[in-house]
Amino acid sequence: MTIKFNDENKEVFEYILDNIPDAITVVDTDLNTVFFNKTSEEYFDVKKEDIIGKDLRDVFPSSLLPKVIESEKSFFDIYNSPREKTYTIISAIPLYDKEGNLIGGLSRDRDITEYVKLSDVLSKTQNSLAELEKELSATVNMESYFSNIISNNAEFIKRINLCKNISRTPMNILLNGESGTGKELFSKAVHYESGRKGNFVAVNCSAIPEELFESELFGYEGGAFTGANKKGKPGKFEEANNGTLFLDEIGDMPVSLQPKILRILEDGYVTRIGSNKKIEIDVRIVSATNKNLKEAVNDGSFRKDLYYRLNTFQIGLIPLRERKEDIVLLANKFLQQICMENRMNIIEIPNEILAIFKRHSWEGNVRELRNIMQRCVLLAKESNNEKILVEFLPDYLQEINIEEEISIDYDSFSEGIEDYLEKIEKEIISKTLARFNYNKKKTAEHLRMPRSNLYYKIEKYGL
Ligand SMILES: Nc1ncnc2c1ncn2[C@@H]1O[C@H](COP(=O)(O)OP(=O)(O)OP(=O)(O)O)[C@@H](O)[C@H]1O
Repeated sequence: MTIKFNDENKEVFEYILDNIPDAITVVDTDLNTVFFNKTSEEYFDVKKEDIIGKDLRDVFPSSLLPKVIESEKSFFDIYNSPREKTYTIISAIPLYDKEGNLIGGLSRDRDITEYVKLSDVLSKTQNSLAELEKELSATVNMESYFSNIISNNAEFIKRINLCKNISRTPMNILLNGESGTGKELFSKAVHYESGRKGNFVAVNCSAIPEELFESELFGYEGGAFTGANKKGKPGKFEEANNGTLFLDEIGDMPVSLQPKILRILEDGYVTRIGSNKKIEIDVRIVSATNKNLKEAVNDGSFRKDLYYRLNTFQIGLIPLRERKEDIVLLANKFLQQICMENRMNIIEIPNEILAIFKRHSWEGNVRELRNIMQRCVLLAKESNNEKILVEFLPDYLQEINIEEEISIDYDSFSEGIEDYLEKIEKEIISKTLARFNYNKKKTAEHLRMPRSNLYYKIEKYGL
């Protein structure tokens, strides 16, 4: 059977297909190549005129299309490396005419070279980081990992201690909490407290393209990707053998992969893509989510059996706004750390800034607080000033109105309204002066009063 393009449509079709970023190849039932787009020419380094009308197998002996024609089956997302250092994912489908007769096959290759390269760089960096952490753990008392997690909140302290106590058991732990509440910090503390000899390996499930999940987690054998990485690559499960695998954003794990993860956990071995060899593994899983996984189980986007397997023990990390006593504690800890790193000596955080911090809702939790402290110290360094000023804060924090905090005691108006208003005025001017580091121009502008009036009030109130 042959496929013929209608002459009128041919140019339009060719134009469209030449301008999509995927490589498209079409064959007829005799495996003669009837279409080969521009992207295919670039991917495979084969000119259209050298392949059109020819048997596809002469140019691509291991193409999927002969299988498609023979079996009339579709194939989706198969890994391929058409030439060195180039990786693609192929899907191939049979083509039928209106009567349902097979007329040929179409294959589509999508370039994932950049993903593969990036994921290689990422895993190399993660490996060096794990090595550094290992070296560090040999010299530093690993108790310090849990002592890195500080809090003044009674309920949170209880949870930190609970987590420390179950670290030494083989139980899988599910950490639940908003972004920046310390899920990764807890998972590392669990690993180092557990005394497990292997590596701590972190995987962010929301950052891996779905097509790469299997090769990332299970690894691949040399043959699965001919080309650059001839030796193949171990997956994260293997890297974490005898250690801890931290599955961050577990709620974003593709549903299709969930049964495979469950099987590995139940059977205790993993098989690399392109291999039949079973590799025994002993991995403790700490997973984390900021979603309600129970709801995901109910709506079918997360498998119940995997949920119960991962959730042997669940710990909820409390958002910063619900443990306000930790704001000042953590802000001071970060001030010390960041000052040390930058050889600065900032002794304190002004009260106005702490008042702003206490009023803020900290959607980004502890990470947001750390970033703000970093910004303040760096701006202080830049201005050659060992003081943190309100103007160093981002606008959204500067806009928080702390003046409202002045509390009016309506029961004790003994002094009369005029005196009372003066007291309030004095307090507002004094706080605003401190906020702008006693810069009178900025204070007058902020309070929208003439500068001469501000001088007069400063004099009057002895500020
Ligand atoms: N209680 C704490 N004491 C000291 N530092 C903390 C605490 N909680 C979090 N941090 C610090 O806050 C930052 C964010 O923490 P981490 O990356 O563990 O959060 P996360 O919940 O994993 O965030 P995400 O969900 O966005 O990945 C890190 O620098 C961490 O060291």
